[in-house]
Amino acid sequence: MADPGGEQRAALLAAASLFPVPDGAKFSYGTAGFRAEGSTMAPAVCRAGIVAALRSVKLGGAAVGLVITASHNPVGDNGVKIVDADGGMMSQAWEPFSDALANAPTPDALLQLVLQFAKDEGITLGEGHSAQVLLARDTRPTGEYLLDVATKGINAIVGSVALDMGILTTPQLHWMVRNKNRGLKSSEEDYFTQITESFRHLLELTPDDKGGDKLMEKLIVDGANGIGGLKLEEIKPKLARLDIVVRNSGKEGEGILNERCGADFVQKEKVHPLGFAPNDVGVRCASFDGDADRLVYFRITSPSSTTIDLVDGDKILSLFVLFIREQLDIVNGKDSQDNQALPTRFGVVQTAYANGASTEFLKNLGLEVVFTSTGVKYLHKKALEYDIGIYFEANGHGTVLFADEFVSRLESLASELSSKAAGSPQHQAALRLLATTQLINQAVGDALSGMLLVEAVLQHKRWTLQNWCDIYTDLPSKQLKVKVKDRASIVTTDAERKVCQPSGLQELIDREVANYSQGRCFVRPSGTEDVVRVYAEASTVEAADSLAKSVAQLVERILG
Ligand SMILES: CC(=O)N[C@H]1[C@@H](OP(=O)(O)O)O[C@H](CO)[C@@H](O)[C@@H]1O
Ligand SMILES: [Mg+2]
Repeated sequence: MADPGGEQRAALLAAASLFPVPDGAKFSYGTAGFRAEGSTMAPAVCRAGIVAALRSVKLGGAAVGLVITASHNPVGDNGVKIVDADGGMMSQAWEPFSDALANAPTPDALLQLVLQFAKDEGITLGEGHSAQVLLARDTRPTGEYLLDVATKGINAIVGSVALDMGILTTPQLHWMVRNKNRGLKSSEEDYFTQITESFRHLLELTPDDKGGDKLMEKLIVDGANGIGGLKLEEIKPKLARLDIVVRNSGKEGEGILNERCGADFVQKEKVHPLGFAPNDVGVRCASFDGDADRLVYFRITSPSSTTIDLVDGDKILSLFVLFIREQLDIVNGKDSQDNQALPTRFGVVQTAYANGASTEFLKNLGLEVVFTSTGVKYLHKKALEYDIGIYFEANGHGTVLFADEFVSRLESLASELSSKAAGSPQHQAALRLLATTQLINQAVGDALSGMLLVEAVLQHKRWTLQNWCDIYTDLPSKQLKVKVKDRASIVTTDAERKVCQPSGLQELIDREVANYSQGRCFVRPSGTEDVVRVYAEASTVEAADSLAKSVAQLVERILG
């Protein structure tokens, strides 16, 4: 590779010198980017900027994204996620280089890493390329400073352009990158127009032979005191038929980001968020996480307690599966299996955290359910293998992917039906599927667009939250976190459902599980927090709690 020249070398050395890695600091790209206490993040963020710019150079100048956020973590944390040109998470093949660069101990070490990586990847540095990185941040106090740090990192790759898209939800930035690289409109206004218009269109396609209008019932949304609440307030006027009340909206002074609120808190603690009160009992509620890429629903069950009926990612996935399957059955004429109008390879992707009852429900529908490790990057990649791939983590990360080839077949069918059978049930079902491809954010899980698809499907089915809760009954489950010396000493396999290191631990877990009816338990190192996570489920709450506790004690005793 031609020497990149003095300007490029100097730019990299200068950036590395601006934000040196403190002795003892260790950054790991983890489940969803680099993440730590906000004031310590500058070195990793600067280097992530360099990686993002290199990624764009590698992809011939295609737009790449970089979001400054720490999602569901406490407000004092911050982090950085890199968005690949397809709108998904950065290719996993680039994570080892990202880790090495984030931990490069000296400016010269960083320079050598970049030069060697550029050579290995066939990247020509110096003049003559048009790398561009779209930037965004959430509402965290360290966000503005870290966005400037990221810009310095991006500009350390000579010729790169950093485009600040503002304060956005993480899925908005993913959507912008995906659309920009597909030559589609990609502003925030375009995003709002697409989701609100396709939502309205889906409502217009609701069969009017079903009584009642569930949409007019109030929906209370917990915005986690984050960016999702602010954006929902912004588009509320365009959602005329929804009676939405936003709590923890993110407005100045209303509350602290993710503090006893937000989808992660609600899903893990199974209690209602701050700001909700006894007179909200029985109302349909939704909760976003701090960067609005997670969604769960819930209902407060009693005026005298904080307990809730949780409708988690597994149930959101199941609702979408039922709706999409119904439309496919109508399009294909449920009885005629041969020469289907729209043959579809339909896949469902879960992780070990999926409640056993949800997996059983989906398999009983005759669906292919596959498992991957935790983390959107793994589920998303697997879902791309299908014509329609639906993935959700129990915590509310998830979306629906439609392959381009499938969408063009669907568009042709809809066009054919509009001339030969306009308004027929088959035509309506094809149009519903098309509207769904526009409403759901196919770049990444999106609390805003996901909530609108849930509301449209509930309206379509004229379902109450009770109907939705009743599709299956979760097995009681419990999650615990265990602080250990080195969480990386736990190595898992089989989509994190089994431990292969340290040896002997899995046998001890299996022995504990055998004591419980419908028992299941697994442990894995967190990729976002310095803990080992324990998940247990069993036939009763007491049993699930006891199984989780006994396995957590095992982990503490062996790795503590
Ligand atoms: C049990 C759990 O909720 N794990 C979360 C959490 O990852 P961990 O690696 O478990 O810390 O954060 C990830 C990023 O938000 C999310 O994808 C994942 O589902
Ligand atoms: Mg998040």
